[in-house]
Amino acid sequence: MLVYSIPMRNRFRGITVREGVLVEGAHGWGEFCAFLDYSDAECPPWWGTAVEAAERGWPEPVRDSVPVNCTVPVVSPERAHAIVAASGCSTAKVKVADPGAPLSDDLERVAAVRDALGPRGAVRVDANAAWDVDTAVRAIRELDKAARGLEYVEQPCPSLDDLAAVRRRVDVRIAADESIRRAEDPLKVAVAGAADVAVIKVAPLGGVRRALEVAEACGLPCVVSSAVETSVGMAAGLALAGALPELDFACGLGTLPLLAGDVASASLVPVGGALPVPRRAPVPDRFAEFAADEATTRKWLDRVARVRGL
Ligand SMILES: O=C(O)CCC(=O)c1ccccc1C(=O)O
Ligand SMILES: [Mg+2]
Repeated sequence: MLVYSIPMRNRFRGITVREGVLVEGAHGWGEFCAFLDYSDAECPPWWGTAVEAAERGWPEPVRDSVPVNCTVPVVSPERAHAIVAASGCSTAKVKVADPGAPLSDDLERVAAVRDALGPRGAVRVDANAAWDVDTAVRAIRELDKAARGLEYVEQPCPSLDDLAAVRRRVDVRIAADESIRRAEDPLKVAVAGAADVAVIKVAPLGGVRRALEVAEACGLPCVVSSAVETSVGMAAGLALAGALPELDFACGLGTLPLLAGDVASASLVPVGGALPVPRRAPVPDRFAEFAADEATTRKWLDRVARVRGL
């Protein structure tokens, strides 16, 4: 097992360094990188995703390329413009509703993203469950104007009831993310009345096969999104996106540029707004550049040992 530590180019989801474990099995490499705010009890699906990749591999894909969005963290309008322009993507997902930041910051960031994309691009925003219903309705109307049209709003509010209430009051599509990935039983979430789009992440759902079941059960168009893995873990997300029967939207798998480096020289950085569907994860031939220090390595090996014992 290899423990890596890679700085993030911008703070994202409150973190500045991405850490995780690479495991090699009979089939190839897998990645375990549950965020540190996930308890041990929440980690078995993340570990299962690594084991599936390493020991078993993934179902046959039905396409060989996947369109992806670039991801814009909470940064200045100038940085946002530069990130989008450099990405080569025609869809951008913009993080909004950062705690303590005014809506005007989000409006400026989103307007800069629209400028960088041009009129034909698609702008989506992700509020990570930050708003109540009334705040969401007001914010979405203003963001929709600033973006000159939003493709969808991801998880404006925490609960499914609140998503449904917002959905009735705005004419922007609603996407569910946390409502699915942090659900007690993701196979049973009645998300169809509350959202128009389902965001599906392989790692917290326990692997490509399990995520395919969740995608089918929710009965909505799906967007496969990353957990900001290295290219080893990203390959599993691409395998899922490659195997979904229907793919109507760009996927949130263009996050490698958020990291300051990658463990594989065959890095899954989007080119021309798309990524290939790999049959197995790339070999982490550049791991040595990002090897974690002793204390971090111990912390992750202990975590893996506890999670495997569950
Ligand atoms: O969807 C994307 O563009 C990138 C992935 C992303 O935003 C994300 C990454 C890690 C944890 C949570 C989220 C999220 O969608 O909320
Ligand atoms: Mg999200």
